[in-house]
Amino acid sequence: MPKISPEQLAREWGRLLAVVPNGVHERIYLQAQTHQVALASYFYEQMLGDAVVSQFLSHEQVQERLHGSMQRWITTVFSARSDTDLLPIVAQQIHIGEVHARIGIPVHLVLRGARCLKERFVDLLHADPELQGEQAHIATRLAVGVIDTAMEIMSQTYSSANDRNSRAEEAYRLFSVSQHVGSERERQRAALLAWENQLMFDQAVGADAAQLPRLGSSEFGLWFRHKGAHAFHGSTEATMILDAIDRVDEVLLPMFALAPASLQANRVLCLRELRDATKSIAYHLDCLFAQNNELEAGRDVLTRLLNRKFLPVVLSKEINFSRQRKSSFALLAIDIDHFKQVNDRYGHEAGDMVLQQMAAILTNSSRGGDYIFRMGGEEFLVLLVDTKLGDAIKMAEKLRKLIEREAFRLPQDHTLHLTISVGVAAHNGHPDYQRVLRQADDALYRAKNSGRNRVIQGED
Ligand SMILES: Nc1nc2c(ncn2[C@@H]2O[C@H](COP(=O)(O)OP(=O)(O)OP(=O)(O)O)[C@@H](O)[C@H]2O)c(=O)[nH]1
Repeated sequence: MPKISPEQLAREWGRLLAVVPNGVHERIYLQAQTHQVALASYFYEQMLGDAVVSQFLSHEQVQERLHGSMQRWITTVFSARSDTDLLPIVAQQIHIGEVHARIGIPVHLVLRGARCLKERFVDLLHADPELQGEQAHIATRLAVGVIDTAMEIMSQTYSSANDRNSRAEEAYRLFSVSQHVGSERERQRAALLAWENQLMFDQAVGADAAQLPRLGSSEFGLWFRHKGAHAFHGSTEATMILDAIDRVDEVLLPMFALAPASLQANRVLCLRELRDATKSIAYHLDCLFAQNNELEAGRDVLTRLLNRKFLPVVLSKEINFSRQRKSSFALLAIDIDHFKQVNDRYGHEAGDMVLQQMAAILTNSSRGGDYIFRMGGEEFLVLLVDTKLGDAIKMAEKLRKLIEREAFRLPQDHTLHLTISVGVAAHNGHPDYQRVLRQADDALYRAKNSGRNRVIQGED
C-alpha cells in the first residue's frame, strides 16, 4: 500500500497548528509540561491494568524507561510551532511505530493507550481557567488532532513494518520447510509418474472405471494435499495443482465409465486429456520447486549459512519463545581479525575459502537448534538457543581457541592461522530484539578496539 510521505504528514500536522492562536498553543504546551508526570503515570496505570498489555510492558527496563519516554513524548508532540519543527517530530513517531512493530505490540492496544491520554488531557484543558469558551474548544481540537495525527503516523509505520515482517515470516516458513520439501522432489515426481503408469496399465487391461487409481489418493496426491500445498500455500501453482487433482478425479476418470472401451475415439480423447492434466501438474510442480530454489536466497551463497534477511524473524520468534518458556538465548557477534590481509596477501579466492571453513567450524561447534548467520563480509552471528550468559561466554571462548589453533587451508596447500573477536550478549527479557543485538555488536566493537582475539561481554 502506498505510504503517505513524512513531508505530507508534517504539512497536515502543520495545518492543525496554523488555525490555533499563539496564546492557546502556549497554554496547551504549558499543560503538557506541567502535567507530564501525572499523564505518564495515568497512562501507565491504565495500560498495566490490562492483562494483555501488561505482557508487553512487564520487563523492568520497559517500566523504567516507559515513564520517562512517555513524559518526553507528551511534551514533544505539543512543542511544535511551525512546519519546520514538525519533521523531527514526525520522524520520532515513525521510529516509535517501528519499535512497536518489532516488539509486536498490537496496534489496538497502542490506540487504547492514546484514548486514555486524550481523555485525561482534554479534562486538564477544560479545567484550565485561562482557556475559556471558544479557546477551550480550539485547544481541545488541537490536542485531539495532534494525538490522532501522531497515532496515524505510528500506525502507518506499524502496518508497513508488520507487512514486511509477515512476508519475511512467510518466506522463513517456506524456507524452513523447503529442506523437507526439497528432499521430496524426486520422490514426488516419480510418484506422479507411477500413478500415471498404473492408470495407463489398468486402462490397457480393461479395468473397471470405478477401480482406476485416483490421483488424490495416490502417493503423490496425498503428499501434495497434506504437505506440498501447505509448504507452498498461497502460490498460484499450488492452487492449480489442487484444482487439477480434483479435475482428474471428479471429471476425467469418470469419463472412462461413459466411454466404453469399444468406443476407441472417446477413450483416446480421455487418455489425452489425462496425459495433459498430468503434464500440467508436473510443470507446475517444477515451478514450485524452482521457487524453492529462490528460497535458497535465504542462505548465503558462499557459506550456505543463513543470511541476515531472516534475522528479525528468528529473533522475534526466539524472544516469544523465551517469554513463554522463561528461558534465555544468547548472541555471539563474531568477526575475523585482519581479514582484509588474507585477501590482500593470498587473493580473494583464498579469502572465500577461509570464510567457508569458518562457517563449517561454527556449524560443527553449535547444536542443531542454534542459528548461524553470515551478517556480511567476515562477520557472523551465532544465536545460541536456551543459553545463559555464562555458558555463552564459555562457548565463545571455546570457539576463539578452536579457531586460533585451526590451520585454515588456502590454495596451493598453504595454510594460515587466524583469530576472531567476539561480542557476547544474552537476552534479558526485553521485548525489542534490537537491544540484545546492539549489545553484542557493541561488545564486538570493544573486543576489536581492545586488541582483538578476545571475547567481550555486552553491557546493558
Ligand atoms: N574473499 C572475500 N572477502 C570479502 C568478502 N566479503 C568481504 N570481504 C572483505 O573483507 C575485508 C574486511 O575488511 P575490514 O572490514 O577492513 O576488516 P579486517 O581486515 O578484518 O580488520 P578488523 O575487522 O578490524 O580486524 C574487506 O577487504 C572485504 O573486501 C567475501 O565474500 N569474500
